[in-house]
Amino acid sequence: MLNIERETPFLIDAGNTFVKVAVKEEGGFKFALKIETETVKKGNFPFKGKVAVVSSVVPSIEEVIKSNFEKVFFVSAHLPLPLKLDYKTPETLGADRIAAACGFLDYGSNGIVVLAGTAVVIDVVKDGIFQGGAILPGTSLMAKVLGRFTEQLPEVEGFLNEYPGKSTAESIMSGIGLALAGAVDRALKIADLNDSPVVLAGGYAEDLRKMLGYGIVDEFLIFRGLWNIYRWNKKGGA
Ligand SMILES: Nc1ncnc2c1ncn2[C@@H]1O[C@H](COP(=O)(O)OP(=O)(O)OP(=O)(O)O)[C@@H](O)[C@H]1O
Ligand SMILES: CC(C)(CO)[C@@H](O)C(=O)NCCC(=O)O
Repeated sequence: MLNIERETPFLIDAGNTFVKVAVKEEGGFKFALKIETETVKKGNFPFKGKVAVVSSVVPSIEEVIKSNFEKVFFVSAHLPLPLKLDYKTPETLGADRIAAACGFLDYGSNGIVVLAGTAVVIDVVKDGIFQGGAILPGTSLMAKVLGRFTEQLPEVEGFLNEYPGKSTAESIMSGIGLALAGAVDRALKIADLNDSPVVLAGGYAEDLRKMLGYGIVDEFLIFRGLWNIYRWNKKGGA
């Protein structure tokens, strides 16, 4: 159980590319810091505070974060959570997926959560229960792999909502776009959640939403979840 009644915590989303810090204020959430994960790996984390609630998918930087706060609570399947996890290996489930699903509860009990980051995650919440989902390479991972493991393909940046691509670069960017948007469309269909909210977060959530033509972008989704988890524990899992 979190024992953090005394102070409002800092909320930290430690991802594979960026570490982001936010705080909850009366008007909503506010970003306090965004720093490259590689920088934190070298021991630099220019932020100190009393209490932090952390979603980390980068175990190698957890000690650095820990050393900057008096108390740090890492989200995992072992914490009391406002939603149940229907996952065969909860101990290996990404803390960002847990936090995002807990944030999704502000939108309802059924729907799809998309995290568009280093890796892309497309998760399902049904009847307020985390059901699992899909993990795909993100835009730059797809581009890197194609560029590095072929002789003729360049390493592109970004993705395109266009098909067919009319050049090599366009064809790759089109492929990445089709892969991501197509995966979300298909996940929605298979999960039979066509009328439920699709909430997107992560570095290119807005571009992906434009491509899909539907969905809600919530750049604070993971922080919303961290806050919901904090409150849940503060009041004893009620
Ligand atoms: N507009 C964009 N178009 C395409 N790719 C992008 C865009 N913005 C960021 N990216 C890619 O997204 C990734 C970073 O995603 P994000 O900003 O969500 O970081 P993160 O929080 O560290 O992600 P994660 O938590 O998944 O590790 C990088 O691989 C970057 O190249
Ligand atoms: C899939 C990522 C990389 C997305 O950030 C993260 O959630 C993670 O490291 N997950 C661990 C594997 C799992 O969630 O089952």
